Amino acid sequence: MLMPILQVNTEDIPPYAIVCGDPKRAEKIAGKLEDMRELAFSREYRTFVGTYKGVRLAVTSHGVGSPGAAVCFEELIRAGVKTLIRVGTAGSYHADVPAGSLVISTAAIRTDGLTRQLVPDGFPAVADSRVTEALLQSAMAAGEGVVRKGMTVTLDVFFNGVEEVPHQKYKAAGALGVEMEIAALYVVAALRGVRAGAIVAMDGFADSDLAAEYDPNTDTVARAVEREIAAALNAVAALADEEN
Ligand SMILES: O=P(O)(O)O[C@H]1O[C@H](CO)[C@@H](O)[C@H]1O
Ligand SMILES: O=c1cc[nH]c(=O)[nH]1
Repeated sequence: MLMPILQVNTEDIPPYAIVCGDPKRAEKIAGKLEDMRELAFSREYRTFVGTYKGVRLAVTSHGVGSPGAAVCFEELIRAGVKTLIRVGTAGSYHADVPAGSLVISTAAIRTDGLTRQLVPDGFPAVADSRVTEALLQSAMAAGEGVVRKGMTVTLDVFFNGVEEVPHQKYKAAGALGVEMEIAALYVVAALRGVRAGAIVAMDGFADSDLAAEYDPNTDTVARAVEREIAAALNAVAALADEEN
């Protein structure tokens, strides 16, 4: 069956998928796979399949923001994906988690609009514990650099308007940083009965003025993205190994 938005066929989609915002990052991840082929590039959704350490997986970009990303997660799940791992970037709240650090998101604070239209207030957005553990183990083995696990915030806003985003409150409540899709991933995965996890590379500090300061295109961030890609691929291999 053809998925109408991703434009991929169900029979081509394996049970594991790595998802990321940027179509170019999807291409970079796919470049690490054997027997790789591109299935479709439809809107912001670019999908590849291939093999890593003997495990078939899909890699799909989901674009920026929860509503569009949820379309991607839903169609991948409808096509047969049972484990999804997001490989993203995020802004940090903590000086000891600077740009270049990796964070594995155990849960997302839901400030987005999308999940409010899917589930009631109070419904948690949590990662699968086994996927989180596999990501943590593989991230620590993926080279030098800070690796942390903890809560992240999912926002809809990137550049500020006139309303203040309460970053200080999220930080005080224990969040490590902020990005824009993990809550959608965890809620959609819970609703559809599949497992999900997420790893993000910190690309700066979130509570500064992003318009003036934000630069995700540094060597430090690029190296962290390489480490998180390795971590996610090895987590997929470890999770598949457990199932055999
Ligand atoms: O690097 P990605 O995966 O796109 O993730 C982060 O980067 C984008 C903002 O620049 C948002 O999608 C945010 O969640
Ligand atoms: O949403 C995001 C992603 C990366 N960095 C940020 O500060 N925010």
